[in-house]
This record gives sequence, structure tokens and C-alpha cells, in this order.
Amino acid sequence: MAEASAVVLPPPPDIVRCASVELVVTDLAAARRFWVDVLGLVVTSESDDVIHLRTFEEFIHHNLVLREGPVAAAAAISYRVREPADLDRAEAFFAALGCRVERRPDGFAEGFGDTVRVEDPLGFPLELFHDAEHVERLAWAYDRQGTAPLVRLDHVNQVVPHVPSGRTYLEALGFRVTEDIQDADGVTYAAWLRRKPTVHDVALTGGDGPRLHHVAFATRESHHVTALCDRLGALRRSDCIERGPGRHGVSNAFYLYLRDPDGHRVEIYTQDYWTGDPDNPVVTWDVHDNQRRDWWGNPVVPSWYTEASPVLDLSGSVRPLVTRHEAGEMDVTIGADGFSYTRPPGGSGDVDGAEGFKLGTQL
Ligand SMILES: O=S(=O)(O)c1ccc(O)c(O)c1
Ligand SMILES: [Fe+2]
Repeated sequence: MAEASAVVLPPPPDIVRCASVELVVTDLAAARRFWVDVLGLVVTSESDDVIHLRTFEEFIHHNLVLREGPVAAAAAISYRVREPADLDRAEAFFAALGCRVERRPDGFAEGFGDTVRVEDPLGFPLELFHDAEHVERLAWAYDRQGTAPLVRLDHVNQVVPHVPSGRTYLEALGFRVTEDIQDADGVTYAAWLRRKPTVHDVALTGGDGPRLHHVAFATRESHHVTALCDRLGALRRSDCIERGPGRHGVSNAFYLYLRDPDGHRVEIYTQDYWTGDPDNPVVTWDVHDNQRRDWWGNPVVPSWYTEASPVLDLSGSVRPLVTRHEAGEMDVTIGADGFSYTRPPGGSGDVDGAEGFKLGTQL
């Protein structure tokens, strides 16, 4: 497969937004209880082995496909393109990169039309579509919206061994970086890239990959996030909370991470910021900045760095992982990720007086 920076590429498809994710789950009924009964996603259609779900502001057929299968994995990460001709552009673009490409005029999933699926240069099952069945938009259906209405799919986060080459490929595909995490030696640990005018449609997290780290759904208000935590407690499901609630440094969003019955990670996310101006400044965080991933207080638990969902190739087989060779963030993070700076007893109390940092294993 060719490097995006090494070939003269035809024009990329015009990607509008990240629109849907297809997850394979090993117990569809258990998954339905989590994604529908607990999180409140709307069922557009369902059968014995597949459920198509959407968020409340969505008007196309689905934002999430749950398909029952033997191995929990991500089967497709779907982006909507601006016009049907963008599918031709997609075929040519990814063929020029030497990627495996398949096109189905009737779509791979119910409710979507002509669709291109690609094993992209990062090893992810990328889906591009334009035509989609319109369904009822429930943005005003406040009588149906529960504790924390999930109103749209916001982004996906992908684990990749080498973030800079992932960034190069995605920039060739028309994405733009909004934030990243680096160290003084120029190692990039993570990057956030957008098509829609918010912080990201896709993030790249350095690690063994390809793996899907999470899919994020937006709710309207930060109080919806804490109300969901209260609901999980009442349902005796608080054990599905992995990280948060808290305020991110990167993106400035309020967040909560949950794990579904198969371990697929979902982020509930709200209130990031506008990035649509052409001169939107990139925000770069130092990997040793304790407030980069949590602005005020929650540690990043080790599982958040180490665990993620495998992805499938276009034949439905699990992609083997490529090992990351650069430093891992959990290994180099001096501070305890969001804990306050350790200040000397009786010291002046300012950050400059801080003596060292708490290690991630210290409370
Ligand atoms: O943990 S980070 O603040 O880096 C972060 C920022 C935005 C996200 O969507 C995310 O998953 C994680
Ligand atoms: Fe996220």
C-alpha cells in the first residue's frame, strides 16, 4: 500500500461528517439493553441479528449498527460524503493508495444507498456513502428523550501505531488537525482531526493498532452527563463507567466513558468548540501537562490507554495489530493525568513551586 505522502493522489472525496459505526456484538439482546434501554438510542429498525440505531437530531437512517457475531469488533466506520460523485472520487483516491476497495450500489447496510467500503491505509474499515433514507428527526421529541438524550454522533477515536503518518493520510483525505499532544522530542502521542467545524470527527491515539478506541455521541448539556451517571447508579450499572465524568483539556468538552457488554467503549461528550475558520489555530499540549486529558481532576485509568476494540477487514476477519514503537503515553506521563499539581507542604502554593508530580499509581 502506498504512503499518502509518496504518491500524486486524485482529488479526495468531500467528506461532510462521521455519520455511523457498525459494531459486532456477541449478544445482541445484552447490547440492546445497554445501547437502547440504558443509553436511550432510538431504534430505526431491528431484526434477529442486527439493529439500526440513531440519535435524536439525526434524520438519516442510522448512526450505529449493532450486528450479532462471534467476535466483538468494529466492522465499519462510516462518513457521509457531499454528493454521489464523491463515491467515484473515493474509489479513485483509495485505488491510487493501493487499498482494497469494494462498492455496492445498494449499500452494505440497510438505509444507506450506493456505498464504498475501503481497507484504509491505517487498516480501518472505512465506509463512504451519500444516499441515505430519511427518517423522523426527533430533535423536538422531548417526551421521548430520557436522562441524557444522545443527539448526534460526534466522532470516533482510532488507535494507530504511528500518529504522524495517520495525520498525513487523513490530511490528504481533507481532514485538518485541531489539537494534538506532543513531547519535547517531537513524539506525537495523539491528534484530533475534523471535517465538520468542531474539534474532531476522528482522533488518533498512539498505540498498537488498528483498533477502535471509542465512538462518541454528543448530549446537549454537561448536566445530562452527570444525570446519566446518577441513572447508571440507580440501575446498578455504574460498573460500566470507565473514566469520568470530567472536563477534557483537549477539546474542552465535558465527558464520560462507558464500556458496553462486549467492552466497546462509548464516550458521552458535550460542549467542545467552533473550529470552522480557515485560520483556526492548532492547540498543541505537552504530554507532561497534567491537565491535557482532564482539566481538573480525574486520572486516566490504565484501561483507557490499553484497551480498545479490534477491527475487521472487508472479508470480516480481525485485523492483526501493528506494534507501536514510539513511547507510550502512559509510560511517559509524569503526572497522574489530571490530578492537581503536587505542591510542597507549606510551600507558596504556586505551580512553579511544585516539587515533582504524583505518579499514576499514587492517590
Ligand atoms: O482525553 S483527552 O482530553 O485527550 C480527549 C479529548 C477529546 C476526546 O474526544 C477524547 O476522547 C479525549
Ligand atoms: Fe473522544
